Amino acid sequence: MNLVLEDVTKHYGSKLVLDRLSLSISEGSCVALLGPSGCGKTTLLNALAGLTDIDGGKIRYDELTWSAKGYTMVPEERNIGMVFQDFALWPHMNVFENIAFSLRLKKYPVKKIKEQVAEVLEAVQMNGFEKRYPNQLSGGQRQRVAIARALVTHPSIMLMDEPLSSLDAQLREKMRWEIMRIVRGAGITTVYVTHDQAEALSLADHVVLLNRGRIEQADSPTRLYREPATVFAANFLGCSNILHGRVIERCGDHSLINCQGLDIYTMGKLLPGQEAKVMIRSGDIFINKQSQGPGTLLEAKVLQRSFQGVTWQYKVALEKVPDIQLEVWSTQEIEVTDSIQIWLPAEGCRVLREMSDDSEPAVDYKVS
Ligand SMILES: Nc1ncnc2c1ncn2[C@@H]1O[C@H](COP(=O)(O)OP(=O)(O)OP(=O)(O)O)[C@@H](O)[C@H]1O
Repeated sequence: MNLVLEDVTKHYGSKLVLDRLSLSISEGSCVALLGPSGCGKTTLLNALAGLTDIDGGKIRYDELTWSAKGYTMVPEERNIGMVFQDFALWPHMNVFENIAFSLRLKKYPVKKIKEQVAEVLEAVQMNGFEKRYPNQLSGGQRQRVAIARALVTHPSIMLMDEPLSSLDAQLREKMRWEIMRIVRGAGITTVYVTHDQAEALSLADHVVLLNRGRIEQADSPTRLYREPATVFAANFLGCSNILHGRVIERCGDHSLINCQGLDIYTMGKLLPGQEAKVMIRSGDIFINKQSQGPGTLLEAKVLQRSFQGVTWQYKVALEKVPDIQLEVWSTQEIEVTDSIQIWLPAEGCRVLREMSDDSEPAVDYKVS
């Protein structure tokens, strides 16, 4: 059973918030909706939940239409579980009652309610907390209860809106593992909204990067990180080294590009004369040694450095082009002002494309 979006469009007044989004999410996959503030993540999640109408296109669950222009199936009929940023637990109900609430509404027999609550409390490792009230729980525990409450009706789809954003950094990381374990263990299709790239990359099988209501790129976390397709994707995923150039020649699977007077080997088969934006990922650059395969050796001077614990980040000056940043293991300590050689393997240099404002969103993404 796939969750399918076909040209989903939504306006608030005259503002276009979701712009012809097409996406197919396979059963059991965990998809992160990632993007900057205001790009439409929550609007899309709410449209999937039936909390927001759409004014164009269609959302369907397999062959069953959930939303279309003029029609919105109510959330209760969609068999979804939702987890919000603020947990939204009922303060006057204890853990058991919070979780049991939706089952009571559905008039489940008492025995069945007890069984299902026990099952989800086990899944989130909160057995023994049944009688506690939300104000007697830590943030992480409250979030587990919220997840248990969403799981208890055995939903087909779990929708999560920034569920970790109100937790501190340490707990967020711990809960990331927890959520992964729980949703993967339950095998539920999950759509997870976040603006935190680390969270999206670590949790999801597929990341859908949104930009101004459009899908900029939908890919596996590794591909999105290693091979961002556009300038926006590269920037959003933290790559600060982007050079402009023109293709000189194609050499098999690689191309030689002149970037402001500097010749750089990149991945990709490009046409000579073509303009190109080249992304060089900071973690792919070598200092004073070369990797196998094609690449570019350059003289550089260290301008600044920043210790990150596991790594050192260096800002280096090159001839002709703007300064670039690189990141190496913290064992490679180099003084500021040292002259070094840097090696840019073609593997780490990728050509990006711009997404133009008026282009058709041509790609119908399938994530499975
Ligand atoms: N009820 C509303 N009425 C009018 N405009 C809205 C409404 N809800 C959202 N918007 C606008 O729609 C756009 C998308 O909002 P949305 O909340 O979906 O973004 P987001 O990506 O989830 O952002 P954030 O990460 O900040 O939560 C924003 O420009 C927002 O101001």
